[in-house]
Amino acid sequence: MSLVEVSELHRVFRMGRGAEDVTAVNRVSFAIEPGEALGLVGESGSGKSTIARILVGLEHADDGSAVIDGVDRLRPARSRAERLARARAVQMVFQDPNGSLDRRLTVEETLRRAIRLHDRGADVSAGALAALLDRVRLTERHARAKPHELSGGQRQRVAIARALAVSPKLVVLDEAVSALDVSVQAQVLELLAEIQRESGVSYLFVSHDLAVIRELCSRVLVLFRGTVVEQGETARVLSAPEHPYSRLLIASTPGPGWDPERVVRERMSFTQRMEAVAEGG
Ligand SMILES: Nc1ncnc2c1ncn2[C@@H]1O[C@H](COP(=O)(O)OP(=O)(O)OP(=O)(O)O)[C@@H](O)[C@H]1O
Repeated sequence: MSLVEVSELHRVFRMGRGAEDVTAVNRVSFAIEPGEALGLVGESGSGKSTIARILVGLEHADDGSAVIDGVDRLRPARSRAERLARARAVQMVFQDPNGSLDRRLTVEETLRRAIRLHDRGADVSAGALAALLDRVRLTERHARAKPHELSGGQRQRVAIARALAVSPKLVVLDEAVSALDVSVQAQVLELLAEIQRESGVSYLFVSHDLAVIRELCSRVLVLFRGTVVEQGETARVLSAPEHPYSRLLIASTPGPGWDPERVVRERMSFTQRMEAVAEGG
């Protein structure tokens, strides 16, 4: 059985006051196997974050199903214990660790709190914390620091350590390296790959950036306006994309022979075609 089974997931934001409703997630289905990293790619507004937020319970769905490790995540949790068990199974890392880390706490206190929240009797000895920090290549010096005393890459490592602290089955990473500069991005991606090899954790890796997805994810799902237009092995999607939107995303990624003007022209013609299809033309 897959670790994650999402089927026909659907979410519409009702805008009210005569404004058009937004179908953020349109009948989306996918699976993630244990130890697999699935990439979710699409441009801004394509519904990536909404899917991620539904899986971790920060957003509800209107229809469909999402089963993670045998638990129906769309059914409300019945107790605090059940809520905590769900949070333990699926952890999330956000784009901005400034917003998600408590600025008053040292790294050590942040990690200790995360562990104790889920298991009051857990081992939070200095040795256990050092081992956790070591997994994200941070040291005792970092343990005593507060978030503002760390670099962006170090803060993101703390957020990853906090997610790993409770031994989740799935980590949902929402644009987790997007705010980092390219060399730091590469280090954090390498770290995530290493953690995955060692622990067998699964990732749902949300990014607008195909180059980043290629580094970490064996499979990718391409989203356009809430709809999955293509999914498959990352290498295949990148080398032989089947859908025009996937081709456009690939063409939009800077690289050798990249022609921004051509991308703008193709995007305009693609958007016009998709709108004609949506309107039944
Ligand atoms: N709480 C909300 N209320 C109304 N509309 C929303 C809400 N959250 C998201 N949307 C809309 O749903 C669509 C999908 O948004 P979502 O944030 O999931 O996309 P995304 O691909 O993650 O984009 P980004 O990368 O910019 O975060 C967008 O049109 C967005 O405006």
